[in-house]
Amino acid sequence: MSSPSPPRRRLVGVSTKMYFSFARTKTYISTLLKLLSDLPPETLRDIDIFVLPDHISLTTVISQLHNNACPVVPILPGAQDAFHEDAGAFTGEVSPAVLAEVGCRILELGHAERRRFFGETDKITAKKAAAAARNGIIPLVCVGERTKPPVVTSSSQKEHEDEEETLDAEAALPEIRVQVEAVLEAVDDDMEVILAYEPVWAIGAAAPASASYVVAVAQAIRGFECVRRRPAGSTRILYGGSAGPGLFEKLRDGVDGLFLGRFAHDPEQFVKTILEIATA
Ligand SMILES: O=C[C@H](O)COP(=O)(O)O
Repeated sequence: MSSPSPPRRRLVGVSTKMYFSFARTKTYISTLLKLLSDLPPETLRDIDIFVLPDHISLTTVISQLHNNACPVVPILPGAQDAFHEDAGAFTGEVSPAVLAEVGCRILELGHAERRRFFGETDKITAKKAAAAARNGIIPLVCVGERTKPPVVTSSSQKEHEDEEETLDAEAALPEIRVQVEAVLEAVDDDMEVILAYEPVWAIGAAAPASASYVVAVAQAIRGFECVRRRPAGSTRILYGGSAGPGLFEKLRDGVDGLFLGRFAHDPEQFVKTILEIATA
């Protein structure tokens, strides 16, 4: 009889995208550290927290985290993008090797905004994920369908009908499967990968995608052969797209945590969300 898989650690983080000034990022991090250090020490024992500031602010954020007087709050610093080569004549690009050198632990890749504004493809994203992994940085790869799927009323999802609309998860899976397979082919199975499921139509929206839909898609991603063959605990799945306080409890059957944007801009709201995930 095989022993049960160890539980995956919960995970929650924020990308500040390009919203904050340098000064605001510094204030944000010090406020966050203060709020977290006021919590009972055991509260954050079983959760990983990450922050992804802009590239210019990253080393300052890393110093703030290292100099934090309260070591009870280990926050992983990360970057929002990097190039797929480590060094060379690539003017203006950011080296994943340099990111690793300064203490970057997580590298976000393939965000919908990178795909949309900078033409990044699955192939480019996969090469960047491989570059992160070979430099010892955890790739956090954003995947998600561009178009909102049609509303359905399948019997398996009927219990949610009175709460929120039920979307056809099956319709989104082919697009997501291609994105996930491209990345996991490029990264060794024994390297940790974080998949952030972010339906593109739910990013920057007023509200997240419906909970039953997110859980169905996340469970389907976990069932992909390229995910199942990886060692237990090495592939965590987050939900992102207008995520904030009050959401994780509804998604906990599908995801390991949340990836926040705007609704973490207020550090108190971010800490509220962290606590919900840590204690759910
Ligand atoms: O990186 C975070 C996601 O794109 C979500 O952003 P949002 O919560 O502002 O929609």
